[in-house]
Amino acid sequence: MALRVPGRAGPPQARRARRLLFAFTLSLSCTYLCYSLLRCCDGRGRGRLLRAPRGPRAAVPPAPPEPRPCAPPGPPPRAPAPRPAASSLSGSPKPGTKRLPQALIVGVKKGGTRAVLEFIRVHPDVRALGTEPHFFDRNYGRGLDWYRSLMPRTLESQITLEKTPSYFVTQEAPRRIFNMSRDTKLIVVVRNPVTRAISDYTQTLSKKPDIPTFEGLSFRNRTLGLVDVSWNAIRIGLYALHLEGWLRYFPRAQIHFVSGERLITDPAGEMGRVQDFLGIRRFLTDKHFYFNKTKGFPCLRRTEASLLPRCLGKSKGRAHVQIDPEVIDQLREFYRPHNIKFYETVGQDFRWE
Ligand SMILES: Nc1ncnc2c1ncn2[C@@H]1O[C@H](COP(=O)(O)OS(=O)(=O)O)[C@@H](OP(=O)(O)O)[C@H]1O
Repeated sequence: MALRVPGRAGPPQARRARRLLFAFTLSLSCTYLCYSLLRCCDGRGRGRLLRAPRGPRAAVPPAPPEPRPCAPPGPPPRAPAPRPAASSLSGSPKPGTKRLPQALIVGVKKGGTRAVLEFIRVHPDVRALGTEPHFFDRNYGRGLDWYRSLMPRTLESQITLEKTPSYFVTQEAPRRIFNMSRDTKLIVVVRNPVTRAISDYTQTLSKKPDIPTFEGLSFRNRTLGLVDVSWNAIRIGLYALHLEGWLRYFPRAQIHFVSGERLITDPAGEMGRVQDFLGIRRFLTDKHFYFNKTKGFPCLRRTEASLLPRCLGKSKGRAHVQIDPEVIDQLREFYRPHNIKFYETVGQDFRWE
């Protein structure tokens, strides 16, 4: 026996009439909904849909007034999310964000800092500023926002890096860098201080040919063996002294020392240690380097398969001014105790004697 559910069924005419009424109500609701939507998105939205894009160079017409918001009354909308990146000329957003550097090559002048920067920036996880911003010595007054604005855009996984070799001998630099971030990783490329001084002098001489001789500038009294430590070319080489200032702010493990000498004889080995220090995979290998016998320095293959290795410019690896060997010996003697102290502090023998 079949049971009838009250109200759910009836004579066939009544059921048809109910279906018709339902269909009519439904179509009426849809029509109203479409009408509301069209009104709501009138103006800019409709214009954008109808007008075909004219390409990147087309002049953009002034935007018509904003349409009335469609949202029902309620709590105010949340602030828009920060813009991911500025738009490029083509209108597509550039990937990444400008960030303050997480790592810095802080010195030393003429140590081989350009080589380290150019080598490490081949790594896909590193983006580096090509020029020296001199923020922590000359431009500190411009503020961190200015400094950040100079940086290349990086993805979350990439490290931002810059190099300014004068930071290592700038008294305020350790404190200023610490105040930016106590986690900043510091790289110092060091080189035999006597060769470094001659390299420094050679560079100055190429710009100012009238300066006194290297010997004349190095000593206050050569016969007495009194070295002039107020001359910058000599002073920069007192590595142990400058390092003291850095160790007041940063633990030893947060400073990595690159041997300027090994950087020339074994660039892949030195760069391997730099990559380990930065906590990035060993992407740069010996396949990235080609020793150019004419230049006397390793040159870089941007990709392992690249047939055209690129050498650094003419100002890197230039012939040094001839210096009296006796002067060189005197300077070696002068630096010896300083070097030994430096080796002890760093826990590494750079074999400059
Ligand atoms: N691969 C390669 N090619 C060329 N030059 C190399 C390389 N690796 C290290 N070097 C040494 O780098 C020295 C210049 O050091 P910096 O780049 O620190 O100089 S600077 O402070 O930025 O002016 C530069 O010093 P000089 O030889 O006195 O010119 C080089 O000895």
